[in-house]
Amino acid sequence: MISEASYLAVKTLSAIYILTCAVHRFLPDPAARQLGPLTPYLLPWVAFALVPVFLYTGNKHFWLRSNRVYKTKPGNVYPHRDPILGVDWMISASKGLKAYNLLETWDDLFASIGNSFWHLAFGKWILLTNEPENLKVLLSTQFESWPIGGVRQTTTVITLGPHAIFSVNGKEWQQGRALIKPSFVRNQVADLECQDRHVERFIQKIPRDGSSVDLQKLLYLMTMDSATDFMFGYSTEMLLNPTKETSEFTQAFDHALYVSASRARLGWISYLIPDKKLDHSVRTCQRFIDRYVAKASADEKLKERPYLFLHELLQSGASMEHIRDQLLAIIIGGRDTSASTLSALFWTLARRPDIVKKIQDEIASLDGQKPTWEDLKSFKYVNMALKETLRLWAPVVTNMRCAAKDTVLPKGGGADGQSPLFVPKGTAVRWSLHSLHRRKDIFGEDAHEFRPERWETLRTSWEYLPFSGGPRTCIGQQFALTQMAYVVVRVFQTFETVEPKDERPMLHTLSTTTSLLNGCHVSFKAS
Ligand code: HEM
Repeated sequence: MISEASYLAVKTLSAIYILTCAVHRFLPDPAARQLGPLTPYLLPWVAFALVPVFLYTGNKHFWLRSNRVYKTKPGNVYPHRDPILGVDWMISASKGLKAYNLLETWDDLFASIGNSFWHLAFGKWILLTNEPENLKVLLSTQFESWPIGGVRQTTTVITLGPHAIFSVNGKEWQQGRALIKPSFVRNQVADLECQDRHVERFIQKIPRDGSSVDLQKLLYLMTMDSATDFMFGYSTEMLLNPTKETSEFTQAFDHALYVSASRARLGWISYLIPDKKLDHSVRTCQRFIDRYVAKASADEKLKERPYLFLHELLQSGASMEHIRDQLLAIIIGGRDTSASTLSALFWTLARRPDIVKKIQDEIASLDGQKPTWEDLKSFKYVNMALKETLRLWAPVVTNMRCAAKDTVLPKGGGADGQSPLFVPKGTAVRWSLHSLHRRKDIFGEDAHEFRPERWETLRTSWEYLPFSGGPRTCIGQQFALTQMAYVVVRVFQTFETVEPKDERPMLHTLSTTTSLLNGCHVSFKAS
């Protein structure tokens, strides 16, 4: 094993040689260039050949020194065929995205390499980790050292804008969160009037004659309507009144989110490739939001509500650009996540009448009455089914943070990955809930199965993170859980059975959040 001192010596000597050669070659005064007997040995081609030696030994020395100073061990590395740029990783990621099995590919890599490993993305090292202890450090105990950055930030800035809560850190993030938070106080979330309005419209759209419907499409419209109603006091009414303008916005928003998330997964270099369609989609979304704000702010009813996020934003004197960014963030937070979870749940229920029966038995106590907030909280099985859906198909399935300084993660070092791991400043760390939530050592041998009953006894903390954790934990969690439970209860009060109308397997599109590639084609029979 070559020692730290040897790497330091070779690095220093090659640096001295390269610098001396440069000085000798580029000094304007020929007399000053003469370095006595050394001059004949200063050969430019040797200096060029020493550049990679300097870079290699410098890197080796940096890692050996850091591991000594921070008392860490080197982590496992993806077996690259291209160990300089990691183009092989990018090709395999591209193939995974195209075949809709990227997350499964990562599951296999975690199983074969270890729960944390390094890989290259166009010359930059990225750490993939699956360790609850690391996520606790990233999201909570060392929150300040792990801001949103790198390609994760670039993605949100392109699609949602530079001021969106998902794009910012520090003071700007604190102010943004403080402005949103009062919307989610208990009495506002527990007020089911808003939910009821949109859920009933959604149920009305489901055919009663047993014909097939793509529930996912309806769910995205419903969650958009209810999130905008709840947060801004002015519903987009996409379910009731789908217009050309709203469908243009939906398509543009989905396209922008998908393209920028794919680019983030492929690496920083993909952002250098211009994409006119992406730019056009972003502009379409901006125009839609600007028109929406103009209409909403002219609505007198807005002023009657006790706390309205949009009202507060307008009152605060924020610029139009700032308001637009916050609104787009709330739309992605409130629309895509809940719609994605409910689509995966109904897809599954259509194939699991046993679970539907248990839900129906539980909600029978309502005797057809609409549930209250307290009823929803008391339905243990409905909530376990939602929890299980969020375990297997968490909509924010991958995420990342960037090290703000040289730092250490508790796990990932050494061949067994159990020792602390050094992470240099600027490094991106990414995780996949698809893999973490399927770890057999945490969730049992049946971790791949949909079994809500596991939550009767299972207690988790940093092993289960559909809503993330720490200071940036999802602010809409209670709103989402209430809404989703309300949908499930009202659907099964209205319909007796749900059946699949699509033979294809469940595949997910990986955008900023996940959605079902082929939709959720099912049919219902009324009670
Ligand atoms: C099933 C439903 C939901 C899931 C799984 C979910 C998941 C998440 C996750 C994982 C984060 C952390 C993102 C990060 O730090 O990078 C987050 C943040 C956030 N979510 Fe949700 N979310 C859901 C519903 C909602 C709803 C309904 C709203 C609002 C109407 C909402 C608003 C937000 C906001 C504003 C943040 C940013 C918090 C911050 O950065 O301080 N979410 N959500």
